[in-house]
Parts: sequence; C-alpha cells; structure tokens
Amino acid sequence: MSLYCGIGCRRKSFWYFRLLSTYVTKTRYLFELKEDDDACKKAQQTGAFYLFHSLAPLLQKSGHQYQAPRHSLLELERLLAEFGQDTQRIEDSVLIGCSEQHEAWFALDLGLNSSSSINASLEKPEMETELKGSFTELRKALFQLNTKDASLLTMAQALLRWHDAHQFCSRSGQPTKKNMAGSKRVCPSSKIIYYPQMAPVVITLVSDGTRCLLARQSSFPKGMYSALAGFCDIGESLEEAVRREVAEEVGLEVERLQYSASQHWPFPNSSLMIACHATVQPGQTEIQVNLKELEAAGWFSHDEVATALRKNNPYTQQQYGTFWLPPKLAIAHQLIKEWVEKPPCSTLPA
Ligand SMILES: NC(=O)c1ccc[n+]([C@@H]2O[C@H](COP(=O)([O-])OP(=O)(O)OC[C@H]3O[C@@H](n4cnc5c(N)ncnc54)[C@H](O)[C@@H]3O)[C@@H](O)[C@H]2O)c1
Ligand SMILES: [Mg+2]
Repeated sequence: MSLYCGIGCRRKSFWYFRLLSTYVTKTRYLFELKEDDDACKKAQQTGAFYLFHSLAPLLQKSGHQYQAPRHSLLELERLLAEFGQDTQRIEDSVLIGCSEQHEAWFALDLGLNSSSSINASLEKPEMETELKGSFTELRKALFQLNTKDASLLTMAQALLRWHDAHQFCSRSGQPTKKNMAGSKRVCPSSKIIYYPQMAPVVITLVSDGTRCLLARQSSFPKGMYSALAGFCDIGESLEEAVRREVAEEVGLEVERLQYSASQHWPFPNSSLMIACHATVQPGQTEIQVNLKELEAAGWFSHDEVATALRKNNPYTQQQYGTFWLPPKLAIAHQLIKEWVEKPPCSTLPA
C-alpha cells in the first residue's frame, strides 16, 4: 500500500508513518553512527556499554536466568580510573545497536589486548567484584538469556572477535585502524578496507514424507540430535550447498527444497545459518553415514520427534543420555518444530 495517501485516509497514513518511523529513524541513526566518527563519539556520551573480558560477557545471575548489565560512559570512565587504566581504551568499543529513543549501545572488551591503549588485559577477578557480576563464557550462558540479550551479545562477541583477529593488513602487514563504530577497519598503507564477515552455513531438515532425518556429531552433548549442517563452499548457491552437504554427510540426494528462516550463530566463529526443509523420494531413504563428519544419523517418526520436543529439557536429558533436540534458541529447534507442526509433505510445492 502506498504511503502517499490522500486527505481521505489521513488517519491511516499517520499510523503508517508512526509505525514505520521508529524503525526507519533508528536504522538511519545507526547508519549515521557507522559513517561518522564524530557522531559516534558523541553518541558514547549518552550511550550504554556492555562489558566483555576475553570475549566472555559480563553477566549477573538472577535465579536460573542471566542478565547483561549496561554501564554509562561516566561509570566506565570511573571504573577504568579506579583500575589505573587509560580512558583511551573506550575507543576500542564497537557499536552494536540502539534503543528506540536512540540511546546507542556499545560493547567493550577489557581483557583483549588493546590497540588504542598500552594497557594489557585488566585484572579479571577484581573487575568482577567491582561490577557485581562475572565474565561468563557465552556458550554456557546463551540458553539462559532472554532473546534480546542473547542476540545482542552474540553479535557483540562476533564483532569483538573479528576486530581482535584483523589487527593487521594481509597485504601490507601494517596495523589496521578501526572506525569509531567498529563497522570496518582500514589499512592506512594499502588503503584496503576490511569489513566484518560471517560464513554462510546451510542447515537442512530432510524428510521422506513421514519421517525426518536427524544426526549427531561426536562433539555434540550426549544424546543430542540435530538437523544436517554444513558450511557453503565458495561459489556455491544455497541450493547446491544443501544438495552437496546432504549427499556428503548421509549419502542421500534431496529433490525438493523450501527455505524456512535464518539466524546468526556465534560458535565457533560467526556464521549465518540458513535453514531449509528438503525431501527425498520415499523409495530412496537408505542412509550411508560419513563417519568422518558424523557419529550417527537416523530416521525419526513424527511421534518420536513430537514427544522429544514436548519433553525437551537439555539440562536433565543430558544427564540421563536420552534422545533430545537442540534448545529453543537454536534455529535447528525451530526447523524441527516447524516440521512437527506442519510436516513438509503438505507445505512443499508439488
Ligand atoms: N544454530 C543451530 O541450530 C546449529 C545447528 C547445527 C550446527 N550449527 C553450526 O553450524 C556450523 C557448521 O556445521 P558443521 O560443523 O556440521 O559443518 P560442516 O559439515 O561443513 O563440517 C565442518 C568442517 O567444514 C570445514 N569448513 C569449511 N568451511 C569452513 C568455515 N568457513 N569455517 C569452519 N570450518 C569450515 C572444516 O573442515 C570443518 O571441520 C557449526 O559451526 C555449528 O555450530 C548450528
Ligand atoms: Mg556437518
């Protein structure tokens, strides 16, 4: 529908403007902060900082949940001063988002070696006491965070990790310099601009019409089965990557494919998970597991998967070693849930 309504629908266009404007102005504001170092530095004055130490976010435990506290620039400056550190270190922070009221959010790692300050890693236990929290490995805490914090922290960690790993130009060998927001790094010598990257990964739930195929790697927690996943090769389309991965890992040829959703996944590095449903012909379901990639794979009935989804509690099932599925936050869970609620034989085009 056009946004340029006549007088007759003034009320409607007003609401459209209101609905769009919050998101659009927020997006434009973030774009400005990425492009303009001065504007970004100014945004730090009224912004909020999420703290990390060697890529582990500062978290506070409340019951079974974790929360990520935020600190103002003033609090951060006070903290650094208290530990005898240079406030120049704040320039290492990266922009990770903003509120609807345009309070900019930044992430800063106090443990990684700083490029803008001569100070090495700050003392972790003292910091934790002072900050009334603990720097917790994200892999351990991810599933006990709310969705908003989980998404912000995984993005922040990925960006901080990328900066830490791209301090030098691969052409000139000279140090690269990050822009204020951390949306790129530039080599002053070769003039090459480096942008943060993530690797595309396909994740596919294969079905034969009545059953779905689940597999596990030896590195998975005991008893956990998931959909088939694999990194895209360079030059491959999404469809080619799915076809190749399924053939490589279980020796099957998929014939129909349906895109479901995507997700940023931080482990072990930054990946863009692209989730799909795929089918094989009912007569061509014999699995040949590639043991270099997988520990086991098998067909599971609708009832088995529906029961596992209902009971899914990684904390208890890991202990008893029963068959269980990835937790809610993982896109594999969403893909499996989608199949249980609407098996793909009824959703895929003929
Ligand atoms: N979010 C989810 O629900 C979910 C579920 C399953 C897997 N995953 C993620 O998907 C990713 C890929 O799955 P996989 O391990 O089965 O992949 P895979 O089947 O492609 O096998 C991994 C191997 O691929 C090679 N490889 C090729 N390109 C690579 C790259 N850019 N980075 C790292 N290795 C590369 C390496 O040899 C590596 O050992 C994993 O990182 C895993 O964490 C996420
Ligand atoms: Mg794989």
